[in-house]
Amino acid sequence: MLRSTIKASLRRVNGRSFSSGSAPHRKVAVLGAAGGIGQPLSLLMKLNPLVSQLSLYDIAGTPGVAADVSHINTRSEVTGYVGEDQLGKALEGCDVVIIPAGVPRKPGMTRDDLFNINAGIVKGLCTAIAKYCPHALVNMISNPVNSTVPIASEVFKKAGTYDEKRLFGVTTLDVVRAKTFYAGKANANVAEVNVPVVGGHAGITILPLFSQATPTANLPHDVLTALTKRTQDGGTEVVEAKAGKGSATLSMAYAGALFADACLKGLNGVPDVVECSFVQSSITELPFFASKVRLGKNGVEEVLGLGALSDYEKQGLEALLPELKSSIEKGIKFANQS
Ligand SMILES: NC(=O)C1=CN([C@@H]2O[C@H](COP(=O)(O)OP(=O)(O)OC[C@H]3O[C@@H](n4cnc5c(N)ncnc54)[C@H](O)[C@@H]3O)[C@@H](O)[C@H]2O)C=CC1
Ligand SMILES: O=C([O-])CC(=O)C(=O)O
Repeated sequence: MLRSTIKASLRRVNGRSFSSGSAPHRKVAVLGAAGGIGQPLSLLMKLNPLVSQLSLYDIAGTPGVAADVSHINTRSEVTGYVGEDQLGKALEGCDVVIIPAGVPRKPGMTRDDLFNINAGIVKGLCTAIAKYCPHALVNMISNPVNSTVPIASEVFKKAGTYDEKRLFGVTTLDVVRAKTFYAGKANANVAEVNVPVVGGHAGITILPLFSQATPTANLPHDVLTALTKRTQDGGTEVVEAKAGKGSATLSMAYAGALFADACLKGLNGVPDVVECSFVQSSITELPFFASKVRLGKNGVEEVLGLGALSDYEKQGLEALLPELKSSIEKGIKFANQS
């Protein structure tokens, strides 16, 4: 009795503090919420005042994560779901679904080496999304992103729910890294730095466009090539530093929270929300490509072009197309075979 009174009055307090912003009801699910990315990402989404309901799903461990995160006195109500028979409830009514479910790399592996396990996981989760929340914006983090996004698109097509405006490969970590590394070399305030990163999310398919970086710094060519390589190898740098204990989790949770926040702002009608993401695209000959995307009330509002590229970036673009094409085709083939 006392507990329920306290809970109700807390809800009123929370309701008052957030109603001033009049943020609409938004349900967000994290699939893989008990993992290395999932836990800090769940924390960051709990801190986001645009979220009213936070649904944490995993095949194990979510009751503990949900109980823990739910004690934080912010707007959203948190519920943990565990095991496949609770997946439907976790997804029902979702506006945004973030997917960091799947195995991470160990030293010596490429992202494509994760395909055999993660492709099946993503396929299963997307089948459930098509059934329980077909209109949600899907933020795909699970690797290899260059293949898991095409897998998701095929699953949704088969289910008759595919909307290319609602499917995103999360490449925000590449942008976060490019900004950090550039700021270091350009001696710029990192908070003011912008660098678009296009292409895909693996090795040379990651193409940072430092020629468009702001503030401009006129860095010499050898510095730009080193920055490009470091951005492309950023994931591997973390995998090696963690020495068998996984890949980027904390910086990825930050990047995932940033991208989900941009999606929520777009849904809520905030103008001029632009982020790089791997989406269905016609700006190159490939069906999916990462570039700047304007987000709106239906997800992708506009896929923005590449802008002017330096000769070095043009070469990088030519070099990445065959690898990205084959990763996309591998995903499409998997989804249609199994
Ligand atoms: N897009 C990007 O920039 C990045 C992507 N990643 C990728 O994110 C994925 C997750 O990485 P970590 O969190 O470090 O791995 P992790 O192993 O720590 O966590 C993965 C979680 O997924 C859960 N899981 C497995 N199968 C599931 C299923 N069917 N349904 C729901 N949950 C399931 C596991 O129980 C585990 O809790 C990896 O594939 C990794 O390569 C990692 C960093 C950056
Ligand atoms: O490198 C990995 O395996 C994880 C990842 O995608 C990243 O950190 O960019």
